[in-house]
Amino acid sequence: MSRPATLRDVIFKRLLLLVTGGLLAVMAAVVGFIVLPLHERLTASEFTRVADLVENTLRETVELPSQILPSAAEWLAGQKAPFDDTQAAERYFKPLLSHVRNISSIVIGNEEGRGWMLLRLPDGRWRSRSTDLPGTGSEHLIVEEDVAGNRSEHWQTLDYDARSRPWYEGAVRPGTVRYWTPPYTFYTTGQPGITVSQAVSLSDGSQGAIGLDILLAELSTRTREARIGASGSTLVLTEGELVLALPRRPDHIAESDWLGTLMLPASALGQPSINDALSLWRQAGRTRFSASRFNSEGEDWIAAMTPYEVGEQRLWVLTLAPAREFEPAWSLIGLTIAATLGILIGVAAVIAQRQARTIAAPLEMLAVQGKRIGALDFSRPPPLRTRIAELAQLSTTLDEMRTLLGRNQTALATQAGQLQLQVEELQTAEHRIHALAYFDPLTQLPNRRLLMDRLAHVLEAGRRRTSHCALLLLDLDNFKVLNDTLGHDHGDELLREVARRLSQAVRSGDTVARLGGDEFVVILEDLSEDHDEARQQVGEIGRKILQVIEHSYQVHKFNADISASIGAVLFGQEAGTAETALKHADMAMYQSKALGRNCLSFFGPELAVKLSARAGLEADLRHALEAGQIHLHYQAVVDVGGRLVGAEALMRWSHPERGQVPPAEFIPVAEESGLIIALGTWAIESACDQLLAWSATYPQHALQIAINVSARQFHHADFVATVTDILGARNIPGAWIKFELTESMLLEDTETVVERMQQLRALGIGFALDDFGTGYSSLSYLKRLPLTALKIDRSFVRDVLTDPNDAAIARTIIALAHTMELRVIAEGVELQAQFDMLAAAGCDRFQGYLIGRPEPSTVFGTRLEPHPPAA
Ligand SMILES: Nc1nc2c(ncn2[C@@H]2O[C@@H]3COP(=O)(O)O[C@H]4[C@@H](O)[C@H](n5cnc6c(=O)[nH]c(N)nc65)O[C@@H]4COP(=O)(O)O[C@H]3[C@H]2O)c(=O)[nH]1
Repeated sequence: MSRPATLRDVIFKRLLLLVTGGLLAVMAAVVGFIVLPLHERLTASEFTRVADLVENTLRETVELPSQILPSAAEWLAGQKAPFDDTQAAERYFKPLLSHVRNISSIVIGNEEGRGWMLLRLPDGRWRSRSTDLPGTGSEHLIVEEDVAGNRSEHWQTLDYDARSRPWYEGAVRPGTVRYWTPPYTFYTTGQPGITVSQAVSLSDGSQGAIGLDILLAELSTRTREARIGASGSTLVLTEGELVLALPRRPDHIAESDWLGTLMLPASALGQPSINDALSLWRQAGRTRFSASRFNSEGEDWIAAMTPYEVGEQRLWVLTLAPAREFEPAWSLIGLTIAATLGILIGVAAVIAQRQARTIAAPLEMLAVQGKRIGALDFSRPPPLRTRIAELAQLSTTLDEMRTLLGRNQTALATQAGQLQLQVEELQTAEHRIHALAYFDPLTQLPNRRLLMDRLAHVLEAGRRRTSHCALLLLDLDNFKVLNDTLGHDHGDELLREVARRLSQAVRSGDTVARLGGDEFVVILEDLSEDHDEARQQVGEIGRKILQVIEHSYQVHKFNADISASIGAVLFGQEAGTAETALKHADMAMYQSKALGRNCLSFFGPELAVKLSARAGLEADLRHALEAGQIHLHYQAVVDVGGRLVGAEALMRWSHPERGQVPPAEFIPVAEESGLIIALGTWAIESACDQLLAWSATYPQHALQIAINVSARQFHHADFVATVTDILGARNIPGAWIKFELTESMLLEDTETVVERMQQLRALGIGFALDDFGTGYSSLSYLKRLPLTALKIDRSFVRDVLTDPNDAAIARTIIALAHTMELRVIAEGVELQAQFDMLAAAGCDRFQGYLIGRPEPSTVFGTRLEPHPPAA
């Protein structure tokens, strides 16, 4: 790409172009409107000058005779005998003819045929002729006088009568003051001339006329000498186109021949240009024309035709010359114009240069300033001096911009610093987030997310390897009890120690992660290619882990003992997904728990069978609710006096093929699959609907129905809202229902649990802690929960009569509950003795086969009849 031109160059070039264009236009105008017309006019004036010259000569020639004529006529009129006393006439006229050279002769005549003529010959001799037609007839007396004054007379027979001469006839014509004859060849001299005459009343009473013969030979002298152009010429013609004054003689024509053309038609001159000029004149209607162009024999000519009036006669002055002799001197004009243009353009260039500098300099300065601003140089430059308002404005704007940008730059620098700090903070935060996202903050071990990631990676890599890998899932036994007993801080310390020991127990390449709570995972890689050997390796490592974990812990001066249950999954190339692996490990871990804890169980075919059975159950359960296979049974609850005070709603699944599926089987499946949310909601709705129906039918019974709520259901975010909506939709008081919660579900996220319970308590809903005594809840923890009742687990009730321990536990629970102002319900009461014993211990409510089995609502409804069967 070519570099853009500088402003200075652009202005200079444009100004120069403009001025040059202007100058050229001016020059063209000067040539077109001034030089050419001027030249035309000059040409025309040249022709006019020559015509004027000829006219002046003509005027000079005829003027004096025309002035002399009246006095000569007057003199003649005063003569007594004008024709007899020729001496007197000679005396009078000789000086006149001598002095006025172009008057060659004087003629007088009268009506009687008498006449007299005096002629001055070119050689200086005189001749007179007296005519007396009445007296001497055609005999005329001729008197000759030579230069010496010697006179001689003789008579000459001539056919001459003055009265028939044109000058006489014209003069005596009535009304004529003065008469000019047409030009003619003088009879006496043979030269062309013209006679001016006038009538005279003679003293003898006769009428006569006097004429002066004017020689026009002089005129030719003038016309032949006249110069027009280099080879132009002029001539005088009569109206009848006879040559009166000759043009310049061409060299090839002899003088005598040339003179011989006088008074001949102009064509006799043999000049085509003259002939063509006359044709032009004729075509123009024989009128005057000034310098006009015409073509003759292929050459351009210019001609002018000017009339000259001599009395009645009109003479024509023709002036002509080759046009080329009047062409403007183009080379000179061109040279002059070029020189002038050159000088003017030179001057314009200098001015344009200056103007370009004047205009561009401030802009260049501004451009430099702009560039400096662009380079973040905000130092103040020297002030810009310009008389151009816009530039001054631009400079001011630039100053303001510079100040503003300078300020912004400073602000930006500060902000950049702050931004840098923020970036660093963000990076730190990002690292922290990353650490939080992928690492467990308590133990610094990889968390669930990172574990799943690594596990997926290990499983993927395992497909390309022949060696085995294993996944070990550890769950600490009794950790919740320890945590509650020791306090959370110590619990955390315990977990950190477990993590440390675990990390030490395996190779550095193996992964140890914390899944959450008291669950840890170990991934073992590069185990033996042989399945049994690998299984053995896992067994050994598992035992080692169990040993290191079992080793007692010193926590805050206390010795704590802890064990773990481990579920192991061994996989080779056929490994499934990370989720499946973890699920299998979890199942194996529960197997270990079931086997009495502190041991390791492998996920094997028998567990896989269980798993598939469970999957089948889950699939059926998914459709059970809409298929109407789920319903509630109600188990009666009585007070110490045996009065029906409530019931527990227990879910039942009647499967068309499986038959009655026990809740202990399908409830855990529902919990794991999330189906418990829908089932649980349905149970609350169904129980409420039933309560509504019973309260309408049996208003005398104020029953409270206990509804089981699973952990997952209770922890669901919408639980409180759902319950509120169910009660609200049926306008049922919260006190009509009671939720049964298990100890384990209350251990997670205590804050939320308490808050949620309080919200439901505010609606009047009661809370019973189910299976009390089987868990490991600390009393301090229980105190925080807004419970309304404790349920003594069936296992204690069963042996309450036979096992003093269980009896003691039952009594303690009752005492404890009463201390906490909680109601106590004994479940699983099958024998009257159990009832009695518990009643004696202060138990408030009783539930069990002794009172009644869980029954369909219709059956249970009979208990509400006015005479219910005795409990
Ligand atoms: N041997 C014996 N057993 C007695 C006696 N009296 C009552 N039972 C049984 O004891 C269980 C009491 O329910 P649970 O402890 O809440 O234990 C319940 C409860 O945890 C759960 N469950 C039942 N229905 C629901 C429900 O609607 N929602 C939830 N989340 N869980 C439910 O399933 C568990 C088992 O329920 P069921 O099989 O109906 O078993 C019931 C009941 O039939 C007795 O005198 N002797």
